Amino acid sequence: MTSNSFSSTSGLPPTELIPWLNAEGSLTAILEEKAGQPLRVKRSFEGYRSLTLGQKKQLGVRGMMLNRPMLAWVREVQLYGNDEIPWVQAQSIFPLNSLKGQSRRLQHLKNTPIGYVLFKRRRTLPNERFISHTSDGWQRQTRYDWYGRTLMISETFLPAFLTSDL
Ligand SMILES: C=C(O[C@@H]1C=C(C(=O)O)C=C[C@H]1O)C(=O)O
Repeated sequence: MTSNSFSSTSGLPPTELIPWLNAEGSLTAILEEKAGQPLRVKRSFEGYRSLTLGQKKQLGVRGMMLNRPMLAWVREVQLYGNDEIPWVQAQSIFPLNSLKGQSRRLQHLKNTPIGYVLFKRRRTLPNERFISHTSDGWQRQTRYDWYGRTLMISETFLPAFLTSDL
C-alpha cells in the first residue's frame, strides 16, 4: 500500500519521470532493465550517524523519543546505469533497531545494490512514499516496512537520468 504526496514548489514532475517516482518494488530492477546491464553502485558514505529531528520524524518516531539522540547506519551512493555519469543518488537510513539478526548484512553490502537484499524474497514491500523537488532533482523518499523493520530510502533522479534515452 503506498500513499504518494507530491510536494514541490515547481508544480508537478516531468511526465516521463512520474512512473519512476511512483514505481513499486525495486528501483534497482527497473534501472537495470533500462540500462540493459547490472547497476553500478559507487559509495560516497557508509557508517553510523546521529539522525536529525526531520529524519526521526520521517522514520515515524514520535513523542519523547524525538528528543533523544538516535543513531542509525547511513549509506549514500550514486547509481550508474549505462552512462559515465550517475542516474540516481540515494541515501538509505537504517535505525539500529532495524539492524538485528539477518539484516545486519545491510551493513556489509559494499557495492551490491540494497535492492538485491530488500526485494530478494518479495517483489514489493509495504511502504509510505513522499515525493518532492530538491536542488539536485526530483526525489522520492520511501519508508519501507521490511519484515517489521523500518528503513528509509531516499532516491534523487539526477538530470543525466532525464537526458538518457528513457
Ligand atoms: C532500495 C533499492 O536499492 C537501490 C540501491 C541502493 C544502494 O545500493 O544503496 C539505494 C537505493 C536504491 O535505489 C531498490 O532497488 O529499490
